[in-house]
Amino acid sequence: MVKPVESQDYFTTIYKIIKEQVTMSKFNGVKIVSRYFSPSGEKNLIFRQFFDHISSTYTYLLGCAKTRECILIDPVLEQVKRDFQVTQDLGLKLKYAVNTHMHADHVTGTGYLRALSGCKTIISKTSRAQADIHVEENDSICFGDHELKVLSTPGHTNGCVTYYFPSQGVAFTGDALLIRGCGRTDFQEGDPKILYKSVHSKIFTLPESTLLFPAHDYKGMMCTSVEEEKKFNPRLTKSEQEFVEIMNNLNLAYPQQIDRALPANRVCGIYDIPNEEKKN
Ligand SMILES: N[C@@H](CCC(=O)N[C@@H](CSS)C(=O)NCC(=O)O)C(=O)O
Repeated sequence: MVKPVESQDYFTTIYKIIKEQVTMSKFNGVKIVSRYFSPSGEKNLIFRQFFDHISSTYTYLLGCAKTRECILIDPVLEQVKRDFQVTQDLGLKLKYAVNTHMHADHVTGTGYLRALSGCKTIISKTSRAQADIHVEENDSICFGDHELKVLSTPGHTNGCVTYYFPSQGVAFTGDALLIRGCGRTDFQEGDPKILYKSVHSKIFTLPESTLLFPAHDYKGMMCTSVEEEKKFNPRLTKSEQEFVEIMNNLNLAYPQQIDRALPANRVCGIYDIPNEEKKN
């Protein structure tokens, strides 16, 4: 086992190096948040951001460096072995495999992770998908010394949630808020008015320095902040009426894997395991 570089130590060092620039740094009226997690915050967090290039999905590993408990947020089926191996390399025990919502563009890896590790799967109650644990607004997800808060952020789907990590000033927004964008609202109970309300009342009311990590990015961006999105999001800075007009005219192609993904994700804890694995 390799002793991992704890995120906090790594970013604290980076922060020290660029501190002078950061404190002076203001552009377009935005204070540039150059840290991942609060440099004055807890030191016992392990953080990794993984990418699936087929669906452009981000998966997040959050681990407690002290107790070694960890969770994976939005794992993708085809990347499960890669992501699980990292938990093993870092000496972590997977407690929960967590979904932000019932995805339409890829098959969740949560069921497969459950089979591999004995972890519990999590999705929102409103999603009506199967899982071991169903969460709703204000619930907590605890791993080791850490706690995520569940914020209900429907609109892309009814069951979309954002996982807010108050002690670190970070939130995982799923498809509710993407970097300079947002989740589409043209299928799966999508509703632009509901999404507009979710983002404005739940995400944009978090502290402006909160760093936001989405479930996807299609342009290579990895992270943003509440302050940035409040200033520069081309859709969500508009009035509700203009937003609805934009969302109703996106004319996006349906996700390529939708016919495979939706039935599999409705039972995310049950059968989404590769056939070759079932034979073993
Ligand atoms: N081309 C991709 C699907 C792209 C897409 O529709 N993304 C969704 C999130 S996954 S359901 C979305 O909400 N996009 C918003 C946007 O503005 O792009 C594929 O075939 O998988």
